Amino acid sequence: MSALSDQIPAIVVRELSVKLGETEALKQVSLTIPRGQWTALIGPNGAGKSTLLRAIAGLTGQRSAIDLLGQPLVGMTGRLLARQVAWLGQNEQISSDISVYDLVMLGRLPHHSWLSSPSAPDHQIVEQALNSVRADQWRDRMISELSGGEQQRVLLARALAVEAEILLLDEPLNHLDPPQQADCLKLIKNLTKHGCTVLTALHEISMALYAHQIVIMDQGRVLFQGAAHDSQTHRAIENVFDDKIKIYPLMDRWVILPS
Ligand SMILES: Nc1ncnc2c1ncn2[C@@H]1O[C@H](COP(=O)(O)OP(=O)(O)OP(=O)(O)O)[C@@H](O)[C@H]1O
Repeated sequence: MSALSDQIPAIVVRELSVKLGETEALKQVSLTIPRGQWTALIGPNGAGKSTLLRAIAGLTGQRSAIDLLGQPLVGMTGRLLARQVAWLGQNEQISSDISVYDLVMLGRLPHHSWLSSPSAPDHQIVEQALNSVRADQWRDRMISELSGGEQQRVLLARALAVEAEILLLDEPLNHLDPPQQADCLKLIKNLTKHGCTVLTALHEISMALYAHQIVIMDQGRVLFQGAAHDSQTHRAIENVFDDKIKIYPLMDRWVILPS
């Protein structure tokens, strides 16, 4: 990234409203997500976190309120969008008759011309993606034969294989055991060091506090945005959860306990 492109935010959302059935899932949401950082969306169930991620991925139809990397989402071709934004959905349903390797290779689709075979670099990128989530040993297994946490790691590998500049991860720690959660956080941090912008929805507040910044949502609105290490952010988090949790400093990090 050049110094100039560095100044362009990764994501800009302007007064975005999304209605799902009778529910106003997002109400006039405005937000700027800086480039090359990890931002964690947190908030109670039903706050609108997944809907916001889906809207940014171009999946809800309300594209005119969103810019990605300085370009309006509206009018962006599907192919360009699929190269710029990689997506890991919450509780994704996967077809049972696909191998782990082939599933991760699907992440390379936006880079292929119609019906072309994967190239040597595509295979190399898939290998790297499998290695980075330690899923290479399952490469020949069918995805349906893996546990929930193992499937989650493979889906993360598919998102990594896109090599997109923006990574949208909806509850990426779902089903992962504590060491795998720690590895996932390291991976996210490492991606940002290489210029990637990562936006996650997370329920694990103690993990979310490792992000660069936090966006707090409730009832379809953004209530607060601030640095993860800032005590004001911590108070806003406690507030949105009705002060039923409390954030305490521990060494140079924080722990979250029921209050
Ligand atoms: N397909 C749908 N049809 C109607 N309403 C929906 C639909 N999907 C979500 N909603 C509603 O939209 C609101 C926002 O849902 P969303 O999934 O974005 O919340 P969330 O913050 O991701 O929640 P969670 O933490 O439980 O995953 C909720 O009130 C939800 O009930």
